[in-house]
Amino acid sequence: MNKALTIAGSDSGGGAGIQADLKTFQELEVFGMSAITAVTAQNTLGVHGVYPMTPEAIIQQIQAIGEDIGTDAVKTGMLFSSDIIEAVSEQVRKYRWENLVVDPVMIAKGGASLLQQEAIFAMKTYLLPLAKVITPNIPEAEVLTGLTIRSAEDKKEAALRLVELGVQTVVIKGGHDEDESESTDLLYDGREFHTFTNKRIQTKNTHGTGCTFSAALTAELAKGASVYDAVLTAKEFIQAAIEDGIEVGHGHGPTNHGAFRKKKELGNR
Ligand SMILES: Nc1ncnc2c1ncn2[C@@H]1O[C@H](COP(=O)(O)OP(=O)(O)O)[C@@H](O)[C@H]1O
Ligand SMILES: Cc1ncc(COP(=O)(O)OP(=O)(O)O)c(N)n1
Repeated sequence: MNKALTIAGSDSGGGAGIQADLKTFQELEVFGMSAITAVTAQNTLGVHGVYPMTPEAIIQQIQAIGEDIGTDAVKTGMLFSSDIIEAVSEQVRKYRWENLVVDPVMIAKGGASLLQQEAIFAMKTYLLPLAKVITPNIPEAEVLTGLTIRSAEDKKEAALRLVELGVQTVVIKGGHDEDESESTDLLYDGREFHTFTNKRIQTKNTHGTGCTFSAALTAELAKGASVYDAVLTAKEFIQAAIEDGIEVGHGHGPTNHGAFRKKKELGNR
């Protein structure tokens, strides 16, 4: 069985972070492992508390996996501080983990900060150059590039700038763009642009979409897919998960991580 490691924060509400990543890995038949960077007290209404782990605790979790089990792909999510980013980057380099997906998580849907402002330098300097793929949403791509992104052309310019930071492939996710009928993600690998467009689903249950999309991409890379094919599957996975979103809590409910598998099973009957 192929293996994937997520290095991310815990979401007590179960829709994003480590919980979303492990559910997604399992659904895509990849053995999931985790190194927890922070514990959040979180539900569908927002983030109520953030408790970062020490860099030592994170390093020990990563080493426990690196020294024994190994992994076919790695995903990073919430990293919170520059100390944590530096520690994680060093471990990724040490184990020569090349299938690295960096989801540069900064702000949760409710507005809570999941990355300190001063950590953006460390993210750009130490972590992004190690990434095979980075998956910023539009506000994250704006912070990383200093650009304002409104149009498809702006997205392309941002992708060009991100590749200049040493990243191999950029996928700018379109959940936050202004198009009310479609959600388009842009892939740029330093040579070609590709777009992935799906119908925009009108729902409030979108908590954890970014984590889930990046986790599906990571799981597919762990199984040996090309980046292009991994994004295709991740897009199908997130579309099914949002379509079948779960109505729990009083705010933004989670997506349904089991929906892609159920849809495939129905299709095979
Ligand atoms: N309402 C929606 N309908 C269809 N796809 C969506 C919707 N919202 C987000 N997506 C897709 O979900 C993935 C995550 O995107 P996004 O919401 O931008 O990430 P994040 O959660 O990091 O802000 C992308 O593939 C995006 O196109
Ligand atoms: C612990 C933790 N990590 C990441 C996020 C952000 O998740 P995302 O998929 O971007 O979804 P929203 O929070 O924006 O709905 C998180 N919330 N918690």
